[in-house]
Order: sequence, then structure tokens, then C-alpha cells
Amino acid sequence: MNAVHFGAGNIGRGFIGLLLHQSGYKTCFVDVNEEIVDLLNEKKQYTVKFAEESQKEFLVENVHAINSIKNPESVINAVANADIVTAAVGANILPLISGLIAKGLKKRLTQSKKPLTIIACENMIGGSTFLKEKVLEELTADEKIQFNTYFSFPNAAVDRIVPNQTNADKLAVVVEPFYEWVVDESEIKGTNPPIQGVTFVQNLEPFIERKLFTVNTGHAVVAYFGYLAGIRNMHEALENMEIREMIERVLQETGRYLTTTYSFNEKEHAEYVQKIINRFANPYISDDTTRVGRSPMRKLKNNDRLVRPATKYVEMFNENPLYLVKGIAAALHYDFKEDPEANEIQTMIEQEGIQFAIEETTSLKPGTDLFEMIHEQYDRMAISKIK
Ligand SMILES: NC(=O)c1ccc[n+]([C@@H]2O[C@H](COP(=O)([O-])OP(=O)(O)OC[C@H]3O[C@@H](n4cnc5c(N)ncnc54)[C@H](O)[C@@H]3O)[C@@H](O)[C@H]2O)c1
Ligand SMILES: O=P(O)(O)OC[C@@H](O)[C@@H](O)[C@H](O)[C@H](O)CO
Repeated sequence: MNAVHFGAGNIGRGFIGLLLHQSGYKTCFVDVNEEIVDLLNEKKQYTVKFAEESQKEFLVENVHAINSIKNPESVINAVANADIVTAAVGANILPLISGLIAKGLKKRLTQSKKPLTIIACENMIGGSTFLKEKVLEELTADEKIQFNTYFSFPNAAVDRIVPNQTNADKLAVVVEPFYEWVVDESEIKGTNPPIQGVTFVQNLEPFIERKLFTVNTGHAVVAYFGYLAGIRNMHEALENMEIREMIERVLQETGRYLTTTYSFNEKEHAEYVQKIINRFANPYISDDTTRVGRSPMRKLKNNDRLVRPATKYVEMFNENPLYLVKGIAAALHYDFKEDPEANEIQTMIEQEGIQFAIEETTSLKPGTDLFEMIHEQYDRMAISKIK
């Protein structure tokens, strides 16, 4: 079986690539990073090591790679002949890979009518649907009908902490042992792709919201408060008692929303939360607050990990979630110079003011309680010691 995976980065190699290999696929990685592409083609294998006492190691074999800038035709052929297509490139990059996927799928239809599943493994709600929309933009009305008959883009939730890598071996990846990959099977045409370790569900919404609004909301809040306190490492941030309290409170707010909306039992959810906080504190992983806080514009969007649970909380309980609001204000203060989106927000605040920046980043409207609270917390943080 042949897999094509876009994005040979941390999650691509350390999570998706490993599971595809363990399921018997030969994986073709597609990437724009010349060094990684060349190394994959030279070695045809790499190692994945667990960040735990045992340091268990796995060898991922039968891999190669295509540089999509230099060899777009090869990518088109690979997609045309694939048994599964996956991606973990980042939400903002999906529109950049959609053109090649569309061309690959068009070519596939000229040679076979075999169904194909394409899964975007990004931290976002509706990642595969978004990729599908971008692919459909490349098609005629007739082609769209054919695509809808043969190709599935099921949404997915993926969970495994893979920090930025600092290994001498550039292909090796250190990952936490925990993982969860949940795929919406209600969208799949034909049979579910055989991937070991994937949980197929009929309704993904509870799973993606639970993951994004617990793991990623908690992670983001620790990262932004850690950064503002001058801390560069996620462990150290969690050792700070104020930040520890902040994450517990934020996850109580998202937990209240999640357990009220879905059938998660409160006790089990509390255990899920504690497990996640322990994962963040895994001493065998060294993760940067600036990796976890990366791309604050994306993280502040109204359908992402901070603003969406906050708006849902207000809608559901008619109360304001103070700690989520503090997390949003901290994200607006995040000024890491090497992060283009952080710079964009800081420039916007300097040139247009904080009101404009809140509206532009979160799409919330001035005058609403949530908007005014974010503004107030932002101002408080600006004069408090933390900044
Ligand atoms: N790292 C984690 O802990 C983790 C966990 C779950 C989900 N995710 C999600 O997985 C996705 C990838 O994250 P990551 O941490 O692996 O990032 P990463 O930066 O390590 O990997 C992204 C890869 O995509 C490649 N890329 C960029 N533009 C491309 C293009 N046009 N075509 C093909 N490849 C391209 C990059 O060169 C890089 O190798 C993100 O959406 C992230 O939110 C990450
Ligand atoms: O990848 P992002 O930028 O959406 O979020 C940063 C981290 O929270 C994220 O990568 C986690 O490590 C991951 O989602 C764990 O499953």
C-alpha cells in the first residue's frame, strides 16, 4: 500500500509516518524542506524515540520524499497512485498544497475509479473539509461531481506532543508515548483506510472539541503566560504556581462547556484534564513556549482554541469565562520577534490600537461583554509585573 503524506515535519515523521509504517504502508513524504527531503531519499528510513524512561525506539522504513517545489509532477503522480493521502503541514499551508492534490486527483480519475481518502491532520476544526473546499476551487462543475463520488475528506483530531527537534540525526524524532488519532468515518466513501491506531467515529465533533479545547487551550495559556513571565520552557512554566493555577482554571471553564455540551462524564473529564497536565510536564520532553505559542493570529481566530470556547461559554451559561479571557489577553501581549504573526499583532496594536487588534484577530464586536473584558485584561496585564 502506498501512502502520500504532505509535511515531513514533527507530526509528519513522528506520528503519522510511524503509524502508516506500522500499518504496512510505503510512505512518500512531500515537503519543501530540501535538507529533509534529501536525507529521506538518501537514508530511506528514520527513527522515532519515545520520550520516557525506556527511550523505546522504532525504525520507520520504506520511506522516500518529493520536493514539491522542484518536482510537482512527481507529487501529482504519487497522489494519482496513492492508497491514502494525509497532511500535517499547518492550517495556513493547506491552501498551498490543494492545487497539487487537485491535479493528482484529476489524473487519478483518468486511470481508475478507486476511491481515495484524504485526511488533514491539523489542529483545527474542519481541517479536511477546509482542504476539500480549496481543492474544489480548482475544478469545473463536472469534475466536482466526480470528486464528490470518489474522494473523501474526513475530518480528524490528532494528539501527540512532538516538540521541535534538536537531535544530531536530523531525521530522528523524539515523541511522547501518548497518541490519539480520531477520524470521522461518516464522511468516508468505500471502506475505512486500514491504519493501526486510528479510532473511527460517526461524530467527530465531541472529540475534536475536547482535544482542541483541553490540550491546545491549556497548552496555549501555559505558553503565553510562560513567555510573558520570561520562561522559555514548558516544564518551567508549569512549575510556576500562578501559571499552574491559570491552566487549572481555564480547563475548568472549557471542561464546564464540554461536559455540558457532550456526554463526557465530569469525573472522567477531570481525569482526562489531569492526564494532559501530566503530559505537559513530561520531564523527558523539552518543549519551547514559543513553539506552543506559535502563530497567535491563527490561535486567536474565532473558531480556534481560545475564542471559540469563550464564546460558547458565554452563550451557554450567560457568564464570562475570566480565565479564558486572560488567556486571550496574554496572546495579544505575545511579542516573540521571530514569530511573524506575533509581530503582525504587535504592529497592529502599535499602529491601530488594541480595540482594532482585538476585533481584527478575534472577530468579536466592540461593546460585547467578552470584547470589553479582553480589553480590560489586556490593559491590566500591560501595567502588571508579569509584562
Ligand atoms: N507538533 C505537535 O505536537 C502537533 C501535534 C498535533 C498536531 N499538530 C499539527 O500538525 C501540523 C504540523 O505541525 P508540526 O509540529 O509537525 O510542524 P512542523 O513545522 O514540524 O512540520 C510542518 C512541515 O510542513 C512542511 N511544509 C511547509 N510548507 C509546505 C508545503 N507547501 N508543502 C509541503 N510541506 C510543507 C514544513 O517544511 C515542515 O516540514 C500543524 O497543523 C500542527 O498544529 C502538531
Ligand atoms: O500546533 P499548534 O501551533 O496548533 O499548537 C501548538 C501545540 O499546542 C500543539 O502542537 C500540541 O503539541 C499538539 O496539539 C499536541 O497534540
